[in-house]
Amino acid sequence: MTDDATSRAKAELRPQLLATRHALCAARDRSADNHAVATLARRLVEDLGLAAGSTVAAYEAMRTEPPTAATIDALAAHGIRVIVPITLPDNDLDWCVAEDERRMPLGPDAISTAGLVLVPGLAADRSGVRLGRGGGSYDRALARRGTDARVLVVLHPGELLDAALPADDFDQPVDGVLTADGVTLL
Ligand SMILES: Nc1nc2c(c(=O)[nH]1)N(C=O)[C@@H](CNc1ccc(C(=O)N[C@@H](CCC(=O)O)C(=O)O)cc1)CN2
Ligand SMILES: Nc1ncnc2c1ncn2[C@@H]1O[C@H](COP(=O)(O)OP(=O)(O)OP(=O)(O)O)[C@@H](O)[C@H]1O
Repeated sequence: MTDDATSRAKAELRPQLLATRHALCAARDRSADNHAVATLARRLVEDLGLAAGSTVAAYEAMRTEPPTAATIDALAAHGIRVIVPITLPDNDLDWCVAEDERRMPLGPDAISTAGLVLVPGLAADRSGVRLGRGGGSYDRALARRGTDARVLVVLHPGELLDAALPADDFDQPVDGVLTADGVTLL
């Protein structure tokens, strides 16, 4: 059940976090971040023992999100099958292979094959609560992940908050945060 006070608190926070993100983003070197995130993601994949042929779920970053293009390219170059979301009309997520120009939908359950799931978000707190854009897309998609999947939210440095974020029962916690500055497991 969605608690009204919690969803109001989330709705109030989103524009504040987006404003902070715009300011943070303007001060970042996007090209350097693109490569730093890719290097960290590759190391993570190695540490998790995900060999060529393994699947990683990622996403194509929007303008003010930390860049993920180099990550997708680097993982694909190492033989990882990178899948990215296709948003369905009800905000649930289907998936396609990032390199597939035809974007053939693999079905919402494709996330269950991923050993690592990189998710977008506006912020996370130290207990792994993540605040997204409010569609509940990843709450639904992450419920279908495999039991061994590691879930990391990709954020700008400074978006891992010490203050607790509001959380609903259906919120899927993340295992850690990946920023251009490093990986923090929670
Ligand atoms: N890159 C990315 N892909 C994603 C998500 C996400 O958060 N980031 N989603 C997570 O659930 C789903 C799509 N949900 C979305 C919900 C809202 C907006 C949105 O408000 N977009 C702004 C542009 C903001 C910007 O450029 O930073 C807009 O359209 O005005 C976009 C996607 C699946 N794919
Ligand atoms: N398992 C689910 N099935 C259907 N709807 C869900 C489910 N989980 C969450 N929702 C709906 O999604 C909406 C938004 O949830 P929430 O505010 O937590 O989004 P978010 O995690 O910030 O966004 P996103 O996951 O898209 O980045 C809520 O109205 C909630 O009812």
